[in-house]
Amino acid sequence: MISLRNLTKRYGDKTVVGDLCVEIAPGKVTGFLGPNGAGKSTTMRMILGLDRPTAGQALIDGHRYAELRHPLRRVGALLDAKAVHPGRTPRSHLKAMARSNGIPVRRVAEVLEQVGLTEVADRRSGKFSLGMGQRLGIAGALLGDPHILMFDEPVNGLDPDGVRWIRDLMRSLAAEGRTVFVSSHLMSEMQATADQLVVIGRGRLIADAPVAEVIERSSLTAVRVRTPQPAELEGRLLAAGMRVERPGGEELLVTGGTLERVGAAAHEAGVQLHELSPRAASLEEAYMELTASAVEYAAPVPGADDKAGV
Ligand SMILES: Nc1ncnc2c1ncn2[C@@H]1O[C@H](COP(=O)(O)OP(=O)(O)OP(=O)(O)O)[C@@H](O)[C@H]1O
Repeated sequence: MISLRNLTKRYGDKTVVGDLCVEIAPGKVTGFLGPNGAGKSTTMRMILGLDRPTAGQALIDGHRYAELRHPLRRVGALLDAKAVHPGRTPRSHLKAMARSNGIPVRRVAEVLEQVGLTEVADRRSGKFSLGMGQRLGIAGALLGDPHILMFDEPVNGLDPDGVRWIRDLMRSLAAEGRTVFVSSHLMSEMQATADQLVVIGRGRLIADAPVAEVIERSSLTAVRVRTPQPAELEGRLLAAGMRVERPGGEELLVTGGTLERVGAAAHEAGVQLHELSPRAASLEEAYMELTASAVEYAAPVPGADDKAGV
């Protein structure tokens, strides 16, 4: 369990992380999302004792990182895959880590196997591809067999095979009852991997909810209906307080109502239906909506200027 209690970090008069209160529970993959500069890495660094909170606390099973006797056995992290000296081999790097943390050296061969680096275990890591570097970083995180794992952008630069491998790894770590906390900008990946989401913007908590709930709450989650009598049905739905869009033809997109309510309204109006189906927002759509006002480094929308004068 990771507990953030009023966690705050200020640089000068800029609040980079502000009063975060979150519990990151075991047995789940918790996705950590937020626009560039939202404070995700700073939060992770504070959990790992690499940055000092200005106020509040980040606790690992109730203790500050600095208080842990063998930290790598409690929490494993991949923050920066480039953190390995290029002259070192995966085996020598992991052995040194194991020795300085009281971890049995036999774990080195086990984690090398687990991440698929056994064959290159004795090559210098300086020539490694980005994906191999990520795998080595993950081997380091797994070395102490910790109950808590944190990954900052683990799929960055990986090919589809690597992305899938990381997804399966995170799911299996959570299934073993571990706490898995992972930041990412890839929404489709998070939708496929995470159970729970913590979303921050400008250092503040925006959402802490199951993935399904974040999607459900999106105004873009709708009911799709097709009927040969769209005008009649639209009138009935509007009267019942739902919102209706008419993309054209027989189709209606209804928000603010459930499948059951839309079906009942059609039945009461004596309207024939050709389709009644849920249209779930994607996590990307729900996320964009949630963070719309918290984007710090927004680029102008291409073409937006041209329209301004029209
Ligand atoms: N040492 C520092 N001194 C001053 N400002 C800092 C320092 N470290 C981070 N910041 C600022 O804190 C803010 C949050 O940065 P952080 O790297 O935590 O965001 P992030 O959510 O991880 O972003 P990204 O998704 O781009 O990696 C940024 O505005 C950054 O410029």
